[in-house]
Amino acid sequence: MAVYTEVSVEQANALLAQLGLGPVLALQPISSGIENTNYFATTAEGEWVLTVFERLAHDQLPFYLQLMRHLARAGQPVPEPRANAQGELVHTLAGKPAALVNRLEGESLDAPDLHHCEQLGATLARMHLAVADFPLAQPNLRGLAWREATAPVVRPYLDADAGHLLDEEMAFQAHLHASAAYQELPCGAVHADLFRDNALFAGLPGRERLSGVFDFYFAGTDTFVYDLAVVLNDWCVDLDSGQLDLPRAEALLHAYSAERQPSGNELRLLPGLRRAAAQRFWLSRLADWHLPREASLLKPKPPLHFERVLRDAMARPWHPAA
Ligand SMILES: Nc1ncnc2c1ncn2[C@@H]1O[C@H](COP(=O)(O)OP(=O)(O)OP(=O)(O)O)[C@@H](O)[C@H]1O
Ligand SMILES: N[C@@H](CCO)C(=O)O
Repeated sequence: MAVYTEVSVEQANALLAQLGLGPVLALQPISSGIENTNYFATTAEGEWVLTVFERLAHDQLPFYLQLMRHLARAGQPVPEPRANAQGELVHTLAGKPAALVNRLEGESLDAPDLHHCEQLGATLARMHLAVADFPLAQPNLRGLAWREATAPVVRPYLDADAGHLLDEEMAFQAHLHASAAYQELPCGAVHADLFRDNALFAGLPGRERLSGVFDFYFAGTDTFVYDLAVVLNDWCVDLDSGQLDLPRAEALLHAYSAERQPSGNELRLLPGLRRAAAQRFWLSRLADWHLPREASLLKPKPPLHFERVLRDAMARPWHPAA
């Protein structure tokens, strides 16, 4: 369980009162997640998720919370942050920034099938369309600059073969990001971490509907095709081998394209962006694995998986037809 900050009922009640909500009837720490402290809170008004931010500072949060509110109000299945009487979305708990959002129903899926990938692809495209009038911008804090800074920190923990792979990929990504084709890619505020554990599905087994997507705390302004690559690398990759599962990838992209048709340039650069996305999570998992922060109980995710996703994306690039 990644509970970095213990929250008492008294502390939760004080915050809920500021948000116009009654006292907590139940407060339950959430075991999954590795970035923030999360609790489910029940009040007479409903079910909520209380997040205490462990890495992000107060002034970084308005971008994420306003993006969630923008998407929720545009009809997207995204939790809406609750404001206080002053209209602020960022609150304080135990001296740290905190937020309260409505709890979505359903469960995340360990093994999404074609039907789930289609729903996620369509929702991703609609979110990309819905940010056209979102006024805030913030760089992706796990973008190329972060990767270039992190690679030398984790490289000493790699064997010679993996170290060589990392060097080769850094050079490739620098070249890709400097290209004219990359510079022309359409951008916007994207989730940038929309893994299968950041979406919930509700309904009867085999007929589940996507009830929502959450955990926008790695969102940033980046290319839409990078966001699509992050999603393909998780929803459509075989977790045992790290290989792309073509039927799922094709189903997801087809559903995405029915809502928002990617340009020829976006499709041409998708293989390189899949490598960028694989490298981003390889690096963050390496950092969490070798340089862990203190926590009550922390389950870092294995970095090797994304090394294999990267190797597969290099060895068997998927070039979808326009
Ligand atoms: N709005 C919500 N509705 C329902 N459940 C939620 C909601 N937000 C979070 N959760 C639950 O809390 C868990 C942890 O949330 P989240 O993934 O945001 O944590 P995190 O520490 O930021 O995680 P990560 O490691 O994925 O970055 C989720 O797996 C989900 O079960
Ligand atoms: N989705 C990430 C964790 C949060 O960034 C991973 O699976 O490594």
